[in-house]
Amino acid sequence: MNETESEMQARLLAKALPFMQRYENKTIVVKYGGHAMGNPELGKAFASDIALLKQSGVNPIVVHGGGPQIGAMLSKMGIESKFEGGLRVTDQKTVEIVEMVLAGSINKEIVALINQTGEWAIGLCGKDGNMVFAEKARKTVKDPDSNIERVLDLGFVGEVVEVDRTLLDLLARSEMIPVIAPVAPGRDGATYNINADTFAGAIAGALNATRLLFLTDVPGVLDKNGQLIKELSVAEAHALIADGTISGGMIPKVETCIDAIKAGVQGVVILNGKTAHSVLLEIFTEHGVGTLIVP
Ligand SMILES: Nc1ncnc2c1ncn2[C@@H]1O[C@H](COP(=O)(O)OP(=O)(O)O)[C@@H](O)[C@H]1O
Ligand SMILES: CC(=O)N[C@@H](CCC(=O)OP(=O)(O)O)C(=O)O
Repeated sequence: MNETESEMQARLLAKALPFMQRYENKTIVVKYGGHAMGNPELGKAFASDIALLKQSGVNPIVVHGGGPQIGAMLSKMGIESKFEGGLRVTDQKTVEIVEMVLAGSINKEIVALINQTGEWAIGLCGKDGNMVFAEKARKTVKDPDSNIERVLDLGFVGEVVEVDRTLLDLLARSEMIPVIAPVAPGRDGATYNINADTFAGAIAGALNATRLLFLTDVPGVLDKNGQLIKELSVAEAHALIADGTISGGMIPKVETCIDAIKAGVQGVVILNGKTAHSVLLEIFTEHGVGTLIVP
């Protein structure tokens, strides 16, 4: 007979008790990427995992992305998506749509999913409670032929420069689960679009989170043979980037993990958001399911 969702949760719970004690009152930041969304069953499983963390005395904070969903809305409006160095080139019209999609529909969709579990989620972005301030990102790229560095003008793409924990500390002591969109104001009054991975890293760093989880579309960091690497030190991660084992979108993700560790996060995990209940399986089992990056 197939196990129901509640039977599975009860079974997990029995095994999970020692881990619940380990993470009691600890902050776990979960980055929920746009590629991990879209499947209603997985969305429900994700929301119930976050709810269960809260019920277990953990302080979960969700930071979400929504790159594909922004792309779909832009294309509906006849605007082409353009990326440089993995970041969306964001003009005034685009940042308005980014804010509408991220802090609007996606944020409220995740809030509603968590609320349906019986828990209380509150949807925010960096603007709320003066939580996050950003400034214009200063990115450079090297021309592979000439090796000359070029400064990229990405428009309203931001980098986090300040996190005020007041609101998040208040929410940690409440029933509320914060769900945060990676949009933040600048001191210049502009609105900035921030890559969700780096935004999550900045929040986790400012809170000295015990864990930062990145839900992606692969089981974790894979070695040259495609096998999952269970644990990776910062030095080993640098070596895998240098020898090309880690490539593409995994490079900025692992670099964000390294920055978060340097900022005081105790452990960062890259895991598969396309596996149901991966958050619970990571947090409430002995060996976890993804790649743990440690100092
Ligand atoms: N060593 C590696 N281990 C795992 N994934 C890797 C590795 N090197 C490159 N990748 C690629 O990185 C991708 C994840 O990065 P990305 O697509 O940016 O994730 P997301 O959209 O979830 O933020 C994987 O789908 C995979 O194609
Ligand atoms: C500057 C920049 O590129 N911002 C991202 C923000 C969303 C994001 O990062 O979403 P995922 O986690 O789903 O990729 C964007 O506009 O797509």
